[in-house]
Amino acid sequence: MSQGEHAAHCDFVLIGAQGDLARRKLLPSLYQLDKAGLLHADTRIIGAARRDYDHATYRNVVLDNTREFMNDDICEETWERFSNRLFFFRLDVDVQSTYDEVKAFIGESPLPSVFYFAMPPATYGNICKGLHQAGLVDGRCRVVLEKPIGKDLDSSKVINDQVAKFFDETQIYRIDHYLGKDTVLNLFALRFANAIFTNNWDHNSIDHVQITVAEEVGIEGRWGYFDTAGQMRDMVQNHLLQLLTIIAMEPPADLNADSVRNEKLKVLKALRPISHTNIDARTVRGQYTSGYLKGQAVPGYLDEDGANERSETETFVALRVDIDNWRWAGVPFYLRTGKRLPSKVSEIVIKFKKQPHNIFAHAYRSLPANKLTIRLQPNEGVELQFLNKVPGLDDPMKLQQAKLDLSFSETFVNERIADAYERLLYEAMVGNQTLFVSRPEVEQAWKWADSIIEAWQHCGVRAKPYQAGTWGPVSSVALLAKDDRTWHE
Ligand SMILES: NC(=O)C1=CN([C@@H]2O[C@H](COP(=O)(O)OP(=O)(O)OC[C@H]3O[C@@H](n4cnc5c(N)ncnc54)[C@H](OP(=O)(O)O)[C@@H]3O)[C@@H](O)[C@H]2O)C=CC1
Ligand SMILES: O=C1O[C@H](COP(=O)(O)O)[C@@H](O)[C@H](O)[C@H]1O
Repeated sequence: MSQGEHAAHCDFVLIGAQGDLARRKLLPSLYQLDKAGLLHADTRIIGAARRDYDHATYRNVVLDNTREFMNDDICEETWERFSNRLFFFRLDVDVQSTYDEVKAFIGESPLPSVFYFAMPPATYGNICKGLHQAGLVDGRCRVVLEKPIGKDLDSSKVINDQVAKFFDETQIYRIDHYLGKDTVLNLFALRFANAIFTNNWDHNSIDHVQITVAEEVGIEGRWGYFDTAGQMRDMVQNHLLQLLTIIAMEPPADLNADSVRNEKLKVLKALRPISHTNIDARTVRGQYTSGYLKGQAVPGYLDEDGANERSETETFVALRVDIDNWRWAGVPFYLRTGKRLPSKVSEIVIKFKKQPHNIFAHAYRSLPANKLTIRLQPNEGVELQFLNKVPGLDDPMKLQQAKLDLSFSETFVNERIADAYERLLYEAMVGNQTLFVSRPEVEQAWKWADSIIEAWQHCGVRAKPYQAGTWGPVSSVALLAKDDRTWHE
């Protein structure tokens, strides 16, 4: 594969090079970028962690990782090229002398450095200071920060301030990996490249919106982290709110980072607060108990490895969210996300309004409304449900629900759906911030989420049990039923 003008040209320093994220996602994604010809010949990948590997050992370790975590055979030619880019340095983020070795290697490189912090956010401040003291920070370099940035507004400000001491906001790339999913990027295309949707995307046409991010997995050995977070901080504050902003934002003037992020921020600012006055009517919290997934018995949250049997952390959240602006007046957004639900499925359902008058009333008491289902994962695609006349002479106006179903795998047969991290690593390497979350967005999202968490505590709202393998507590059904609506199944 030739390396064209779009190939990323930088020194990429992966701090936390042997962590779970680096091994499962980042290194296989870098390999795929190389395979796609998107890494410049001079681009180097420098792993840093608390190990005593030499470069050759690291290359072998990465080869094993890539084999294990990539759904693709290793291409010899790509591997040859990719492995020659790989270097390794022992780095303890708390020991200054270890940064100096990275500096000695990078030297006065003509390329910008991109530092990816695949590390616990509590270490970010020290890393920035260490990089600065080693002389590794200049106006061209960038830092990529993993989520979660803090556990509430105050702690996120502390972390953001620590990073801002050494880096300008234009150098900071905050990851929300949902923004790198092809199907999430397609939301921009769907909304802003198609007049049929652009012109019917508001309270005049839309009855309500549902956003579901259901996971089959449980805690997967991450109980220590997850129990301090819960599904609200782990998924809603970031991924679900980001999806909501893209669905609800005004058309940006262009695709530049400022234009897109400012429009998303306006949506976050317009979210109606949920507080102790409306917490019961607007939210559902759940925690899974033991159950069955695909016929296999699975333990409850409190029986997972490392669990504290008294934990009240939620593993399921459902919300009714209102956006107080002109476009969305009276249009609720229902959000739900949970672990140990029956299947892994992320989708957005746009339920349109019913027809104002029914000319088929002689045969149909009411006409079902149109429904647009955007399947983010799996079985990626877009489906529009509508009413059609059944062909034939029997009945002059026999109607039937039909659908236009665009399956991406069937339509774009020769295209591979890239992992979200491939897209985001590439964008960080070429210096485009559009798909990264700005500081004001992170803080506004925390402000809104904090108010819910605080109200749960203030009002003693406990997580309701739900059996693993079901769609969450029954009160999640009631959340919509009281508005005379149902979840799309
Ligand atoms: N794993 C995932 O799927 C996801 C992770 N994230 C985020 O990514 C980040 C990394 O997560 P994950 O990979 O799971 O975490 P891990 O705990 O698996 O890895 C973290 C890495 O940090 C290193 N580390 C910790 N302290 C130090 C130190 N003082 N000096 C040098 N290295 C240190 C560890 O190095 P060592 O090997 O030497 O101990 C380890 O390699 C976190 O912010 C997490 O929230 C976000 C979304 C998903
Ligand atoms: O950030 C996170 O996301 C994953 C879900 O990501 P997906 O791409 O598989 O949908 C979630 O399992 C994890 O708890 C959370 O930290």
